[in-house]
Amino acid sequence: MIALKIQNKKLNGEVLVPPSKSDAHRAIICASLSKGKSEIFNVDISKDILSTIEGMRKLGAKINILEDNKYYKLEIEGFKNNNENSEITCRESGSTLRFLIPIALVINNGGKFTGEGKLIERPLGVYYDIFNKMGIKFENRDGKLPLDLKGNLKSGEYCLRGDVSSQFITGLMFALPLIEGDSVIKVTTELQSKGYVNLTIKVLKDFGVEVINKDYKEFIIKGKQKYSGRKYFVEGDYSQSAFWIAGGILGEKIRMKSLSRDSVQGDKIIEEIVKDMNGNIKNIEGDIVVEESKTIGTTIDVSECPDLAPILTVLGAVSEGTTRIINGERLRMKESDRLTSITSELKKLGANIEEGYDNLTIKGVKYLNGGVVDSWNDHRIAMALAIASAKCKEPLILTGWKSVEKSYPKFWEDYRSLGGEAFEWKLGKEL
Ligand SMILES: O=C(O)C1=C[C@@H](OP(=O)(O)O)[C@@H](O)[C@H](O)C1
Ligand SMILES: C=C(OP(=O)(O)O)C(=O)O
Repeated sequence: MIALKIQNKKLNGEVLVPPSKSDAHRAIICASLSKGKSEIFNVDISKDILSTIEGMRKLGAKINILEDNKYYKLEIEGFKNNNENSEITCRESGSTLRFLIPIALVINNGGKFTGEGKLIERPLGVYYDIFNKMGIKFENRDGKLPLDLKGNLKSGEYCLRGDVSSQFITGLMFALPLIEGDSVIKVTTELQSKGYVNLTIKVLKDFGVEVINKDYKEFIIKGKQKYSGRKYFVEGDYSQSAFWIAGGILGEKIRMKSLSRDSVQGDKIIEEIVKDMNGNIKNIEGDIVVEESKTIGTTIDVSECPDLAPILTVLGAVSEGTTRIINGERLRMKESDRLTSITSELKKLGANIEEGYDNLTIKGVKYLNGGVVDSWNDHRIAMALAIASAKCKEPLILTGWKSVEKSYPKFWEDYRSLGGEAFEWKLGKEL
């Protein structure tokens, strides 16, 4: 098996943070639902984004992908083609699946949704409850993908849990404005991942669609609204910046470009968390600059920022004292069970982590060892382990490193540009 050998080197330099995956999913969908033409600038063609592009094409949008410096520009015309072939391949993208299901029920009377890897079994029950109430027919394989859907979404009252995934709420927010009557989404439990819902409402507004937020308990959505095409620039990704922020803390110095200072992305909280941990993080002329720091443990509630948990666990593992990751139950429903996967791999490197039902207790150590670790086919675990290598005494051998293509295909290129050394390695050779 070919793995990646990562030398235990400190990172240093400047990096252009990749475009936000969450912002791009939303802009592509809104542009595809618009009557006019749109141009979406600064898009990375990760596997997840490609799934949304292909899905929206199947639902009738015309989308051209053009190279534009390091990333891509998309030209989108909404509702251009006939949507005869309605099988939508989501690969491993939870966002694509949960965002496109309600849209397909509005513009295509349903369709077939397929997926790969962990996505096949990631929860969809919140939608199934709605389908049962609305008489929408659905068939799946023992609760797993593929999913066949037939029916129409109607306006009205939608009651759903807010503690499984915010992606169900986002999906409904794209579709409900398109139908005849008015609707209201009622959240029956405390909404988690609010930042992602804020981002949805912001992008909808940018494309001319209004959703009224009543304190995250109810969202009021008028029917028969129109999306208007526009030029849109995708902002830098705060979730991905977290890897370079940690890379700077465990390395020498990293300067990050292209992050919007007034972003509504929930993962912007990474700056506050790192400050709390005594990390040397500054904002210089709109860039984030992070320097090597001795961090201290703290308690981090990840219910609003689940994607930060793997890299924060790495930081905790080498910080002084105890770090607690709390309210992380939903981490078990991502590309891997992230509480178990990150604990298992960091423990192989000598970290001191105790896994609870919805939390991790991490007692910091000075250094980690090297050795063989696996990504569990999870991009965020692969990237977190790469960053951890700076604190390893020996090189790290990582299997499943290609999983980064899900969200950040240029991750290894950026890693090397910051002085990181990573090269293919036949497993079984001496370290
Ligand atoms: O809406 C989005 O873009 C996302 C929402 C989050 O999921 P949950 O709402 O399930 O936490 C996050 O984990 C995912 O990576 C992207
Ligand atoms: C969980 C993630 O994405 P999604 O839910 O869209 O698969 C992620 O990017 O970490």
